[in-house]
Amino acid sequence: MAEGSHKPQEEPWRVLEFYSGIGGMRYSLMKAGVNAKVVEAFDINDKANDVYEHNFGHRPHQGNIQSLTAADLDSYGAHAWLLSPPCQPYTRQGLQKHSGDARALSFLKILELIPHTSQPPSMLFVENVVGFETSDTHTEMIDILAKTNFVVLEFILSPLQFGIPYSRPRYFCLAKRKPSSFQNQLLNNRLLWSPRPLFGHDDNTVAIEHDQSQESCDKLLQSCEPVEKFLEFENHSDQMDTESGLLDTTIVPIDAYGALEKNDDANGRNDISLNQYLVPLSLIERWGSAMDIVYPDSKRCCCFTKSYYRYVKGTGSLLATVQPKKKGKSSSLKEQCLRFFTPREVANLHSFPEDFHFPQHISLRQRYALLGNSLSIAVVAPLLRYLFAEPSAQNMQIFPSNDIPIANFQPCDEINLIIK
Ligand SMILES: C[S@@+](CC[C@H](N)C(=O)[O-])C[C@H]1O[C@@H](n2cnc3c(N)ncnc32)[C@H](O)[C@@H]1O
Repeated sequence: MAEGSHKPQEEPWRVLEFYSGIGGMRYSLMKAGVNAKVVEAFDINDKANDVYEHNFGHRPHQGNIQSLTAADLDSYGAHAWLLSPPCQPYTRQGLQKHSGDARALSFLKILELIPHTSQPPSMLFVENVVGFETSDTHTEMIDILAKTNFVVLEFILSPLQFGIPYSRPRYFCLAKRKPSSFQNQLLNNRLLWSPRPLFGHDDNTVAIEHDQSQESCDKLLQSCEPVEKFLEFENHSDQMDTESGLLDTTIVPIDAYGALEKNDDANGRNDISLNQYLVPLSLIERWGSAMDIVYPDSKRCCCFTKSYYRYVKGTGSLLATVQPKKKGKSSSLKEQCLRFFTPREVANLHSFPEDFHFPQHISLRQRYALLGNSLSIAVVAPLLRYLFAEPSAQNMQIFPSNDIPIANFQPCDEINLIIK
């Protein structure tokens, strides 16, 4: 296998973004402050590509990643490949056919091209669901990476460990091709449940097992911001029409996260109705017992999946807009006036920047589906920063970012727990 392309120090890293979706990886790279340039993105979904183009001014290469050749990949002269392949082959809801699932094929195919490229990447980053790490696709991936001279470092992390009140545990693989290496080589080939090394805690004491005790869980949640910091609208409990259970009103957007996009205002007015986000009473009657309900002062909400808004069971939390005296299901759910989180609020919990927008023609359901497929920038950015850092720190330039200060965030020290 060829040596791959070297880059002069001052040049940006050239990056390929596979399965680019709405650009979560690219935003994470920007947030990480790495001197990098996405030279091409690839996705088969035209709606995802519309959103990507709307925000980055570049339309990803639209087509099946499986049809790319080693020569195609060589033509980009890329140093790093970022990949977030489809997760259905490995989810509990899926049939768990792993590499037997057609959706896993393109991922293995692209990895199998590495030894056939004349300029193989020096770094690789893979994101997937928890469960991937025990799949046969994972076994094949590790096998290919070992044969092509990569050292790997794996993590399972959730935004909760970064102060975000959002439970979305995900699997991550960082890989560097020798002679490149990670800052702490003692962590090579380990799977970690703690973000400690990302914040300079290279003390080799990071736990491999995850701590599921109630005490750790409580400590972790206490370190998170309340859900209300991520909301687009203030609660107006006095405005509920108790007869219908609907908020028959217009709601004022919260300044911090800006107004809804214009197309959400169906009447072209500046006032925006929240009614489209209210959970119908019929659904509450039928599925109330299975719903995950949170309050503005909650320190946690459940993972939003691509089926959020289409189904209420197991697809993400619902927000109580009227806080009862006694929280929870012992109080009438109908009177708590439940609503869905808006797409902007889901984007906030995914730590997307304020200037991320959907083009007008993307429907509400499509927005939720695209966001549900995306990733947590609060988690991926520090992982990418760690991946691109050389032990000598010579090849990395840090640019200050002006929103959530990842570098300053102190993770909960002993806490390496993942809440489902
Ligand atoms: C888990 S999502 C990744 C989302 C992305 N990281 C983001 O931030 O939105 C997987 C993406 O891969 C795309 N995809 C799945 N199979 C593909 C294939 N064979 N070729 C190209 N794109 C594919 C899907 O359209 C979807 O956008």
